[in-house]
Amino acid sequence: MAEQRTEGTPAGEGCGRERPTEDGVVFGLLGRTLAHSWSPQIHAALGSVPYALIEREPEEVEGFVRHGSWRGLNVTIPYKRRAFELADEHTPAARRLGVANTLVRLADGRILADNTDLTGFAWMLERFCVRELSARDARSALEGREALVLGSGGASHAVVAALEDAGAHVSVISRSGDDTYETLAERHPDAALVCNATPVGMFPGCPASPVPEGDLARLRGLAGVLDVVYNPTRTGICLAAERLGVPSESGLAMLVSQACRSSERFLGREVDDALAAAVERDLRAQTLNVALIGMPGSGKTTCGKRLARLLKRPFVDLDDAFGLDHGISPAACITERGEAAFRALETETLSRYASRSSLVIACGGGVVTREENYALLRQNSTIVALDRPLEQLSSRGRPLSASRGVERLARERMGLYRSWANLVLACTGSAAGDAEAIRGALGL
Ligand SMILES: Nc1ncnc2c1ncn2[C@@H]1O[C@H](COP(=O)(O)OP(=O)(O)O)[C@@H](O)[C@H]1O
Ligand SMILES: O=C(O)C1=C[C@@H](OP(=O)(O)O)[C@@H](O)[C@H](O)C1
Ligand SMILES: [Mg+2]
Repeated sequence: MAEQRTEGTPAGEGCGRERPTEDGVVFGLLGRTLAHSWSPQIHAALGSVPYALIEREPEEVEGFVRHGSWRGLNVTIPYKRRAFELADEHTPAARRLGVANTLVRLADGRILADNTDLTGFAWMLERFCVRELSARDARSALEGREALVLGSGGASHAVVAALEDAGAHVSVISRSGDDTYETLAERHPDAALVCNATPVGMFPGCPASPVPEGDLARLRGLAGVLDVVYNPTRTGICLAAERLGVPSESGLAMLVSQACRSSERFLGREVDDALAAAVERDLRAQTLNVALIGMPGSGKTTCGKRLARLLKRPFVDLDDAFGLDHGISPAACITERGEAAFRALETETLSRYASRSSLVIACGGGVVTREENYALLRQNSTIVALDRPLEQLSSRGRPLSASRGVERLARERMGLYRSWANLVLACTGSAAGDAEAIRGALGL
């Protein structure tokens, strides 16, 4: 069927194949696949609402940007360049990078493009230098020092620009070209800061790191590690930095900060630092899992169910998940195949669930017996150890408690439970009381 054109409509506009007016969209995020975006939550807290997720195919972008009813848009991959091109005016940040993550409809109908990824990263960098490096500001921490930026894609340009503004000597590390990951440690032993601007380590591919820990360890002057990836809360490279005693931060602050700067453009008012900090704190609290560890029979499963109900979160019992994943219960697996075989499979199950967000997770009592399980939990969970008097622990259906004895297990493990935990809860005597106490202590 031939396309009908309304009288007076310029060619190519308002044609039948385009979505018509997009009525109802006021603010939103434009991209291709957006299911996992956290921007709606952030903008709800900032007041830039209603805020929609707007998934469009490449051929639909121009029509939507030019003729949609929107007042303000965030833009993500793969449309940041296109957004820049479709705008009539550009802020200095957008012009400098040639890509836009923010579009604003001006009063006269023209479109302004901004890049708040640059200002967002600059804000996170500034705060990191003050808080973690005890510097007056980013410039006093970085001027004349070497900073490495991993990756040469879209996010990399914003990171490089912010670091150059702070006076750092920036080298971009990429898979091809002169400066590769293979030669990083050899060529840049004095780098003070490493910033990941690749998607390596992003959920669900976590906790991978773009740089092996051994190479980070060879950077003699390394003072900090930053990541633009914000999910999980502690990415693989941040966990590696943590093990080396180097301060690190993943990209949640940048995500929130770029949203604040966009919201300011959308609504024509300032978002103060206190609101930005509150939004970041709430988002972190909502998205981190709560993982319960402790002796077998200490009440992880029982208390976890209660806590999940209290917090209105999904509950995962890793022993049950183990059964579903591997078709055998933990107890039967230990008895029939031995503990080592069980532990390997347990780590597989743990890694699938612990990378997710906003769960209450009850671990098996032996999760602390494998060092690698710590990073899996730490990446996106607040770890809570239940401390219940040994004489109250049940050994029923628990082959290790029965064969080795609870006292010996406690001697082997209590130190680990305590050192892995962000919070050690002396059990109150009831699972409901324990759940309430955890909620209170974590401020959830
Ligand atoms: N806070 C508590 N006070 C008293 N008994 C409890 C408490 N939490 C759990 N229980 C009981 O202790 C036993 C072990 O609890 P469970 O949740 O299976 O422990 P875990 O998952 O740590 O092995 C169960 O019989 C349960 O009913
Ligand atoms: O302590 C352990 O080594 C174990 C504890 C069990 O979980 P609970 O702590 O929930 O009993 C279960 O994972 C398995 O039998 C091994
Ligand atoms: Mg249990």
